[in-house]
Amino acid sequence: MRWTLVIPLKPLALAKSRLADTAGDGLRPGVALAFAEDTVAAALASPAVRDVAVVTDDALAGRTLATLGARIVPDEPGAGLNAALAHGAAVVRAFRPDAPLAALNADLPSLRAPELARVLEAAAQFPRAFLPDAAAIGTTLLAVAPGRALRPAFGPDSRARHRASGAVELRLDAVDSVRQDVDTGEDLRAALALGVGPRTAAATARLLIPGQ
Ligand SMILES: Nc1nc2c(ncn2[C@@H]2O[C@H](COP(=O)(O)OP(=O)(O)OP(=O)(O)O)[C@@H](O)[C@H]2O)c(=O)[nH]1
Ligand SMILES: C=C(OP(=O)(O)O)C(=O)O
Repeated sequence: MRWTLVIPLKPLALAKSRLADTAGDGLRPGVALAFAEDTVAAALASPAVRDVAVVTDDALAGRTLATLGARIVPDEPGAGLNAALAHGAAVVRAFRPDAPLAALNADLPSLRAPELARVLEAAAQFPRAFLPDAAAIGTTLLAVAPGRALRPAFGPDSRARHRASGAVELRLDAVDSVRQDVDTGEDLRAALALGVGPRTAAATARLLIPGQ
């Protein structure tokens, strides 16, 4: 079973605002793009992934991620993360009606293709399933079988919302790279400890990371 992923990405100038203490305004857009590039590259390297659609209105990110092989979907609703995901899912379903579909955050710079494949393999056992983030409060991946509605409920405390909505929570060992989203400097330290992709390594090389 090969999956189509929908990856949402805010305009880079607005992205990763909680990293402001670690990466100033001049550097943060480049760091957010590096996270997205490493996320998309690792996703496309996974044998479980057929294709990736990135929902973004950011022109530079769109060009850069298209070069890596992602399909770019404009964020037509312009109404926040869940609206962007629902729109991306509808666009994907129009060209791949029979594909299993998963939403994945763009801020997973440690993502490893084999770990993503294991998560998707586990998700394939259920009509709708999600993976909690490393903090066990949010969500990094929400997956649905062909024909099922995504019903994304990302945002603060999304783990509880996805659970309450009936999605199955995936409890897997050794998939840290799929769970480690980066919102804060502390998250970035944790991601660097796991190992990050080459674009994130370069973009963060000169930052002062808490605890490093
Ligand atoms: N297309 C799109 N993507 C979004 C939107 N809001 C958030 N995202 C993306 O959704 C994912 C999860 O969002 P967050 O982890 O909160 O990332 P963020 O919004 O850049 O971070 P903060 O500015 O610190 O809140 C990231 O990949 C974001 O780029 C939106 O309105 N549209
Ligand atoms: C988007 C999410 O949260 P965060 O902004 O904490 O990454 C989420 O976990 O659903």
